[in-house]
Amino acid sequence: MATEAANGNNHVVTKKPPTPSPLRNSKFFQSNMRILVTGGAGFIGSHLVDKLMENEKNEVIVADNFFTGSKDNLRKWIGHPRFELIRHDITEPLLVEVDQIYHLACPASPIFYKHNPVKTIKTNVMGTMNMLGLAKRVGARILLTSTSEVYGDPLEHPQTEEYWGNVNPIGVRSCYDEGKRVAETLMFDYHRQHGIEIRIARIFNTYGPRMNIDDGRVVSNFIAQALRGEPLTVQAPGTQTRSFCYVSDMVDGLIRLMEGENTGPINLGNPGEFTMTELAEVVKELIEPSISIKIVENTPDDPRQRKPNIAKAKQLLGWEPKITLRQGLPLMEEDFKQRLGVSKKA
Ligand SMILES: NC(=O)c1ccc[n+]([C@@H]2O[C@H](COP(=O)([O-])OP(=O)(O)OC[C@H]3O[C@@H](n4cnc5c(N)ncnc54)[C@H](O)[C@@H]3O)[C@@H](O)[C@H]2O)c1
Ligand SMILES: O=c1ccn([C@@H]2O[C@H](COP(=O)(O)OP(=O)(O)O[C@H]3OC[C@@H](O)[C@H](O)[C@H]3O)[C@@H](O)[C@H]2O)c(=O)[nH]1
Repeated sequence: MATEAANGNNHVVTKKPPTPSPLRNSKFFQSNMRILVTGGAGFIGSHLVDKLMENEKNEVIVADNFFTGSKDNLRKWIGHPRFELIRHDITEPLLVEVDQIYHLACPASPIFYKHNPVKTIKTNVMGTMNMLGLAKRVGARILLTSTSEVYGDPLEHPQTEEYWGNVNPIGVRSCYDEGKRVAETLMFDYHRQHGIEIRIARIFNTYGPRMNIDDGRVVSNFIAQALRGEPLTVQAPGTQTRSFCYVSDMVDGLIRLMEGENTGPINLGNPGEFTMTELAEVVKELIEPSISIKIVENTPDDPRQRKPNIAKAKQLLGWEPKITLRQGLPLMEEDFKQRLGVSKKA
């Protein structure tokens, strides 16, 4: 099968995968698709696992080192005959026979990815090489969850996939944004050199139930603060913008990308754009009108604006987000209330 690289016309012939175990063709074999999800114990990964497990012909294997993820996110699947959970750090090689790899493993919240930057870049570079090595060995299709952070502090707005970005190579965010940029390069080099079937999603800020309560990202911070009766901490100047996508929309986009014919990179995100002050106002209005908003110091290299152009996702995947911020925030609020032990609204 021939596929077309995203930024050129070079056709790459994908090699035939090695012959699977003869048992895979036995009439007693129950699963059509064996899927590895790295980082499957995390926020997006665990929602993706839920969706993949709905298909009775899928077998799902999660590999996670539990740095920011948790077994709790997968508790309904532990012990299920079509599900396996492996404690594994992807900076080490992994040998499993699978047909598809959703490669998500990487801390995503700035406070966590900056906590141990050398480990973050190892996860992005060595981890992605290990997963590409696995894909090559077993002939699996691999999808990388890249990020809007590859656009850095963008000078083009909204961001299209053709924009090459404005990234500080030596800043405190570089372990993540440059790490993901190298991960994308590795994906395309393995595709061109070895014929691996690749998919790249550039994910814009995604939120929803199961985010860590102390994750540090803005939506989870504001909801937890509102429920705890603390001021909402808007980092200065508050005019910086983000676009927020609800997690079920994101999972739908990731599966469409994996199942479709395009390598990407493809932006997946909700084009609705909000300043952080506007976001705080919406959280205040929907969750706790009596709460105050406090301007606090920002961190270095914080991108000033971010909004996806999703024309490609619409055209190539037939995908666009369905859930608005005002619809998604209350769904997340209910989950946070349960976990914080705050009583439900009357
Ligand atoms: N949520 C977003 O807004 C967003 C935006 C852009 C890109 N992404 C990407 O999507 C993916 C998932 O993000 P998330 O929001 O679910 O984050 P998350 O932190 O909840 O999940 C990441 C998972 O990866 C695991 N992990 C981290 N390092 C690992 C390693 N070395 N070996 C094995 N497992 C490891 C963590 O334990 C966790 O379960 C990440 O690749 C992230 O870069 C997320
Ligand atoms: O309490 C807070 C936290 C954050 N912020 C602001 O909110 C904005 C968003 O910050 P977040 O920490 O949620 O996330 P960022 O947009 O910086 O990065 C995010 O988007 C791309 C993904 O790849 C990353 O994984 C994700 O964390 C920033 O401008 C930040 O300054 C606040 O105003 N208050």
